[in-house]
Amino acid sequence: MEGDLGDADLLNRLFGTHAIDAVMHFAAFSQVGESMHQPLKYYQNNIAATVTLLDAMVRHNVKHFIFSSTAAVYGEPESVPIAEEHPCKPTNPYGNTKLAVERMLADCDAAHGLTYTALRYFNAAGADGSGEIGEMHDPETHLIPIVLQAAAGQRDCIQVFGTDYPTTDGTCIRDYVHVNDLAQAHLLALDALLEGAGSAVYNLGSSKGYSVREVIEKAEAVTGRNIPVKEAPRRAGDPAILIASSDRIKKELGWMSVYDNLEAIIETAWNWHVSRT
Ligand SMILES: O=c1ccn([C@@H]2O[C@H](COP(=O)(O)OP(=O)(O)O[C@H]3O[C@H](CO)[C@H](O)[C@H](O)[C@H]3O)[C@@H](O)[C@H]2O)c(=O)[nH]1
Repeated sequence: MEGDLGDADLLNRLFGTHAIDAVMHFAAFSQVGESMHQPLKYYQNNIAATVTLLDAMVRHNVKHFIFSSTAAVYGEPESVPIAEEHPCKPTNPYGNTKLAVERMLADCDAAHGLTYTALRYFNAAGADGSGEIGEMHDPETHLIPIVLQAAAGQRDCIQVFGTDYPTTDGTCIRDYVHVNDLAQAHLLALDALLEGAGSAVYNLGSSKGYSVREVIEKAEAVTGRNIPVKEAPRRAGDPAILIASSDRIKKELGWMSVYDNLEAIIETAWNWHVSRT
């Protein structure tokens, strides 16, 4: 379900006239930097609108919910890889709003028996192999699309936000997971809920970390283009390192990532990018 979740009348009509077993929730603002400057936009969309959605679900007896959560719920990790038991201390409004919804879901389960799966995405990336679905935001703020725009000559350079982090090369490390692997996890989660599994929280990542500089190097190798870099100050709200342990979802739902290296992920994104220009 996408779009404006704040429309209670629309939701009531939808749930009232269809037999709906479960809702997959993708609608969210998800830009860490933006959330630091416009927190209320995030609280309005990610929390207030989700209250409206859950309220309609409870009133119409829709019993299952799959939630797009985020690695941003953890904040700066105490250790990596991060397992689901790791304390949640978000460092930005985006993570705060997603964690609030996870807690709201736990309360709705206890009170109304609404079972849910919260999928904590690490860095979603790549494009579908068909070349028809890819990543594009307006304005674009995510690393891989911006790097590819720079490779394609649509930007002068890529700005590297922070070169003094306590990492091997001073830039932030992230765990990139292909969008099709994320989609597969949703289907597994849906099957499990429909078969009666209880509520669960799962990380979704590749368990491999790449620095911003490594992403740029790999993009240069995949595209065969030079990518100009400009060093810039840190972006507020960014943890230094986020790497997932996805052992729980592998063990409990049999999830596997098909795209298990960053070159393959960037290649799908580049093919999509080229096909659109
Ligand atoms: O022009 C840019 C853009 C990004 N970065 C850096 O690249 C890394 C990745 O940044 P993205 O904006 O691509 O992704 P985030 O890590 O901020 O956010 C992603 O991971 C989050 C978890 O922390 C959420 O899941 C969120 O939805 C998802 O986009 C960060 O260190 C960021 O500072 C740059 O150096 N230059």
